Amino acid sequence: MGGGGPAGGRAGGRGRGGTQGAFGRGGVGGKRGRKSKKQRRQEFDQMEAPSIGGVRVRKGDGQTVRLRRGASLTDLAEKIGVEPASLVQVLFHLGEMVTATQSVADDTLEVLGAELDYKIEVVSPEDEDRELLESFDLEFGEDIGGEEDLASRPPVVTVMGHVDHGKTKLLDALRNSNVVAREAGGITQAIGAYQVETEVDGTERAITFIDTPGHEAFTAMRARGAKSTDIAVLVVAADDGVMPQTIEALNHAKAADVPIVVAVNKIDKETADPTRVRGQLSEFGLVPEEYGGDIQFVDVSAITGVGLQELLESIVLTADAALDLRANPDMPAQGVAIEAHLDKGRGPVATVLVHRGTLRIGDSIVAGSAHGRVRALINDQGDTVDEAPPSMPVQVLGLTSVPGAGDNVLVVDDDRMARQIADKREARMRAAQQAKTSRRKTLDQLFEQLEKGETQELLLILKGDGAGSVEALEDALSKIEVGDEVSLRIIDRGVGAITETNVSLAAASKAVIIGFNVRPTPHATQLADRENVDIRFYSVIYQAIDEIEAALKGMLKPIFAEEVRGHAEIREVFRSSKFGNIAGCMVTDGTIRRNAKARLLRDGIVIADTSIASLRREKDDVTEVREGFECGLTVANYNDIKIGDVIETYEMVEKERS
Ligand SMILES: Nc1nc2c(ncn2[C@@H]2O[C@H](COP(=O)(O)OP(=O)(O)OP(=O)(O)O)[C@@H](O)[C@H]2O)c(=O)[nH]1
Repeated sequence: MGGGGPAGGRAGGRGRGGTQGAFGRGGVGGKRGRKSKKQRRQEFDQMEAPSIGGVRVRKGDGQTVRLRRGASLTDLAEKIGVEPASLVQVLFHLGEMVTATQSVADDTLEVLGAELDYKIEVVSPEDEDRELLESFDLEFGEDIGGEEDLASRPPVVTVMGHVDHGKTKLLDALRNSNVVAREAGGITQAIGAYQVETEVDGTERAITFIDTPGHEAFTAMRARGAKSTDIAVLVVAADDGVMPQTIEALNHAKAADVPIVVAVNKIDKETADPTRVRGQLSEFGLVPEEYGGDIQFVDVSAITGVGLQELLESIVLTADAALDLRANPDMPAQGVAIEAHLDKGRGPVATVLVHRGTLRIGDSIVAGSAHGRVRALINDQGDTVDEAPPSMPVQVLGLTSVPGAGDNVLVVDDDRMARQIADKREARMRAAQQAKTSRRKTLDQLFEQLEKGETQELLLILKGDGAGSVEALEDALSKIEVGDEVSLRIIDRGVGAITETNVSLAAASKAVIIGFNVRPTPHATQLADRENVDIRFYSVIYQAIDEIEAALKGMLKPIFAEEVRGHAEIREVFRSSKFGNIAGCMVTDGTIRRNAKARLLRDGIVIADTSIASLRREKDDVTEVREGFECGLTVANYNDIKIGDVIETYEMVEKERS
């Protein structure tokens, strides 16, 4: 490694404050040699300049140039030894306006390359990682080995569903129903995943549950190419029926092409209507077997335990019918880190789900950009074990740092190799991060240009509550079709609360911020007010799509928009047998009214969309509490409130929109 460094660092180093270093050190592509500036200028003068709007740029002769996905014109310029500014101009004449440091779409790079007689090869992070492993003679992939090496393995199940429909309770109930586990006498540990054994048709069968409720983990892993779920259990509360997140979970599972088993939960409740759930889901293509479809619906109660055995059976049957779950147990282990943290006493601890091979104590492993040697393996019972076969989750001790959730885990030849791979990944991550931050600063320049050019473009910044929802939203937005005059571009995206940085970017770029199940921080709200930044909130993808499509088509009708009325911070939580959890609050701004629509925010993420069910000052029921006063309140249909949560009330008001 290393040879091309100095030359790379110098090209195009005029003015732009040295952002090139990030990509400068990669030896990939671009064999430019070490020519002096003078030599290059001479060559340039002799060269034919492309007749694109009169911009003179040195042409290639069909060489291949490899660029990381999301590369900028500066990156390309550096590889081919030209000034970034000239590429900006060429691209301008090809009808695209971007700045030198902005990330450019794959196909734009390709078109530009073709114009300049280079063959551009865009390398995705996944490809890059594959190549890295290949350079060590490693391969991370599906069931490596011949047919004869494969042995059957338990299905891996993720439980998904709408907030409060009982995912956590159900997972707990399933874990406790596991007689085998209890007889073994171990204390069941929360390690992020566990195995349950059940008897189906006289044989003992194991099922692995990933114990991270919510589809974020699921989708985060999928986004990183780690297929860790074989079957999705969709939990729907029988009293509540299908809700927005039910549909989202369903779409996530469908997108991942994972078979679904529906658990109709809470059937112990008087108001339970499992038939309605079946009807509702049929409309979304999940037709129950009893209606002639191919989806197993099981009525369960996580509280009474009814139906749990049937649910386990349905999972096994679905796995047997739809999937060929086999893996080679006799190879160096591969898997994925589903959870990882730093333990005070034990150091980095990662829960690894073994996909194939067998993980053993003493193995040298690399997990994302962490590495180490397996010092101890702990199973879901809290017992130390010597090895973990396919589909078995284990806690791994011995890593030198904490890997990310979704990182792939591989056993390699020795510690040295593990460290080398980890170091390379680390360097790559740093480079990508650096490139991202340096790019952000110059976006405002781009938008000035855009304004002058009067481009009809709607720019968006997406923030969501999970990588999955952001991805889904982006995906859906990219499919909106509107004529040629207007277009839509997503200039930034991310997970978590809307921050000041998001708002400043939106202000600089005249972009609209889309918050999907997330809220702005108080500072971000202030800044947005000051800078007149439009932030729109959605909790249903289709609504977001409809509105943005309407905006693009310029047919925005007056619609109901929400207006925030006030915020209250939960300072204390009182438990009451009659009312459930009561929030002791301080109204921090505006007013809180009884029956108002309300959102429960935790770290800026919308945990529940509900309403104020009751409101008290001292001992009296009141209709309204103003800023600066304390109150006690309960929210409808949501009990899991915590100190520090913020309650935001709002109203839907009819608005004229331009
Ligand atoms: N009656 C009844 N209540 C249930 C059942 N399952 C869950 N609940 C209750 O429903 C509420 C929500 O259950 P959770 O397991 O926390 O739901 P969840 O889907 O994990 O919720 P989030 O983690 O907040 O998304 C709790 O108060 C549970 O006690 C059930 O089968 N019957």
